[in-house]
Amino acid sequence: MAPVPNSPVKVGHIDDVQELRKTKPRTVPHRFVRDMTDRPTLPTTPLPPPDTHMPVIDFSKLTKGNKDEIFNLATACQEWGFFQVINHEIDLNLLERIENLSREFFMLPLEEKQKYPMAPGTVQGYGQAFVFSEDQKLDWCNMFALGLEPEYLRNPNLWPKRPERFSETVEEYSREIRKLCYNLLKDIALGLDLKGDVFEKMFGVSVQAIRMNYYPPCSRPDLVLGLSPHSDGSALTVLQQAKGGPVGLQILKNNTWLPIQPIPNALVINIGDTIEVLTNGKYRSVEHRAVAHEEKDRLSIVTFFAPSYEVELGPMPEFVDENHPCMYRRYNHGEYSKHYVTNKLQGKKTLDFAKIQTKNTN
Ligand SMILES: COC(=O)C(/C=C/C1=C(C)CCCC1(C)C)=C/O[C@H]1C=C(C)C(=O)O1
Ligand SMILES: O=C(O)CCC(=O)C(=O)O
Ligand SMILES: [Fe+2]
Repeated sequence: MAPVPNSPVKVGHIDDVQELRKTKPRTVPHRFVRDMTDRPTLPTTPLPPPDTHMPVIDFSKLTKGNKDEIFNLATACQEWGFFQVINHEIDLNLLERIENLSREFFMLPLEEKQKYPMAPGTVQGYGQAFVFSEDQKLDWCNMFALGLEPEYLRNPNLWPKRPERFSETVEEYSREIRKLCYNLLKDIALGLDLKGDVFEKMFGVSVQAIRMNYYPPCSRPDLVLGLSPHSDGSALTVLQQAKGGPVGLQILKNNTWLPIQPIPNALVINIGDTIEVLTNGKYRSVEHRAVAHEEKDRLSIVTFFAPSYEVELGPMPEFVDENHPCMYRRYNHGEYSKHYVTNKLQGKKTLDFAKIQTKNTN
């Protein structure tokens, strides 16, 4: 096993949830058991009512410049911060390959996966990200993450040699997802009455990272969380949910956790903190989390797409006026990224970094 570099961050022993599951325990170790108020609401009915369905955007209509679909996209961003994209033009065979390879990676023996350790306090490699103390509750999830673009984010020691063709497939997949992100950002800009290339020009060489999340079954899904509530620090996030998995993603809508029913072959897109700041809160990065399932495992493949770390961000003048006072200060995205990855996932708390605190006049 590769040595884990010495780190000032003391996280204690972190059980590997897949190994824990192998012993089929009827109880869950204390570090995974959430406080009463944080425990999940698990879906009791198979499907949520139709008016609570996440919007579906037809990408093939967007590429034809269909104005109604751009309007639907704008509405989805403003009212949901999340949407599912169908007809996204990414080869379904590629989606299947990345899914199979990710699963094969997680099914490797622990010693093999631990050749690519996520050092405490870092976010790349195999392990649990966002753990910073011994008393922090742990997620019922194993993660494997890689920085992809720009080149300097890459740590070649963390790119797995097994399964075969893993790295090539991650590269191919990431090129396709990058194109999709640029296209969606163009249509998001048009829906905001901005020039189509405004975000591409502003972002410079965009940051891109991939994370595979594996949630094994859990004997007490009512006590644990697959992934803690958070908003994404990206501009856009693209989520692929592996076929045949249970419902796991939940988003916070009107103060209620809403389970999201996956649509086969669709990709889930969400607005991240960058777009919330740029639009001065018109589009919000919505809090979300994942829950575990008693019998089924679940796999998700997530791409984070963000501006270059050199870019200075702040609300665009188009979104600030006397009725919409400036809500966020200007800051450097590299600084935000450092802040994001050195704090535990805690709802939307990370964005306080940029919030202008309004005076309480009472
Ligand atoms: C929940 O969000 C994340 O885990 C996340 C992490 C991304 C990263 C990696 C997995 C490896 C390389 C670094 C990087 C921070 C990009 C979200 O990504 C967002 C958060 C920020 C900030 C960002 O730029 O992308
Ligand atoms: O697995 C999921 O559905 C959610 C993943 C997620 O939100 C993330 O990785 O940031
Ligand atoms: Fe997320």
